[in-house]
Amino acid sequence: MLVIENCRLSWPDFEADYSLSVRSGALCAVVGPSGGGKTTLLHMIAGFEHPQSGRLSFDGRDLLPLAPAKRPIAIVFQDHNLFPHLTAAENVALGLRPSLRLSAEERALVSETLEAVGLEGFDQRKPGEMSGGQRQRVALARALVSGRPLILLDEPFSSLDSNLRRSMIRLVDELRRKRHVTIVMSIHTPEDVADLADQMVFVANGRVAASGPPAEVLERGLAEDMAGLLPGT
Ligand SMILES: Nc1ncnc2c1ncn2[C@@H]1O[C@H](COP(=O)(O)OP(=O)(O)OP(=O)(O)O)[C@@H](O)[C@H]1O
Repeated sequence: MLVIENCRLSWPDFEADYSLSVRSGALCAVVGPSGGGKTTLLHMIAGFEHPQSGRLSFDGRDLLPLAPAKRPIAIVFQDHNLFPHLTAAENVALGLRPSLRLSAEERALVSETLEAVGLEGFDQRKPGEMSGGQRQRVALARALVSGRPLILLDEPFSSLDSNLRRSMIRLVDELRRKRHVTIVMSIHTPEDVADLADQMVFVANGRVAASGPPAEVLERGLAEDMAGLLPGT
C-alpha cells in the first residue's frame, strides 16, 4: 500500500497538501485540471520534491529518508527520456545497470522485457528509428526491467493519438497484473482509463479532492471543479 499523509509542499505561488492511499497492485489514475498538482504529486512520491511535513510510505517502508534512486520506484515521463544515441536494448538496460555492463542473464531479461511490451526484434533500433508509441514502450520496458514494485507514469501517452493511447493503457493494465506492480499514472484524458483503473484520484489546487472508483470520481470531482467549489478556485 502506498500511503501519503498530509504531505505539504509550498512555493510562493502554489501550495500542496496531499493525502492518499493506493492499494498495492492497483492501477491508479491521477486526473485534474492543468496546474492542479498532478506532476508535483508524482515527483514527491519519486523523491524529486521533498515535503516539509507529513508521511509517505510504501508497503510499510518510510520513503522520505530515501533518495530517489533508493526508492522502490521507477518513473516514466511524458517525453520518455530515452538516449538518442543508444539502442532500444541499451535504453532498457539502463533501468537495470547504469554502467550498461550486463551479464548474459541480464541481457536475456532486457530482451524478454522488450518482448513483453510488444517490441520483439527492436533491440538494435535507436529512438529516432521508432514511432512515438514504440518509444513509449521502450520507456515502459526500462521502468519494468528495474523490478521496482511501484511505477509512476507522468502523462506518458499524451502525445499519442487516442487509439494508440488506449492500446498503451491496456498494455500497462496487462503488465501490472502479470508483474504485480502498482501503477500511479497521471492522465489528461480520464475517459481513456476509466474502465481499467481501480482507483481514480482527482487533484486540484494541490489537494486530493476526490478518490475512489473512476465512475464516482469523474462525476463528483469534475462537477465540483467546474462549479468552482474547491478551496482556492
Ligand atoms: N519546483 C517548483 N517551484 C515552484 N513551483 C512549482 C514547482 N513545482 C511545481 N510548482 C507549481 O506547482 C503547480 C502545479 O504544477 P503541476 O505540474 O504539478 O500541475 P499538473 O496538474 O501536473 O499540470 P499539467 O496537467 O499542466 O501537467 C504549478 O503552479 C507549478 O508552477
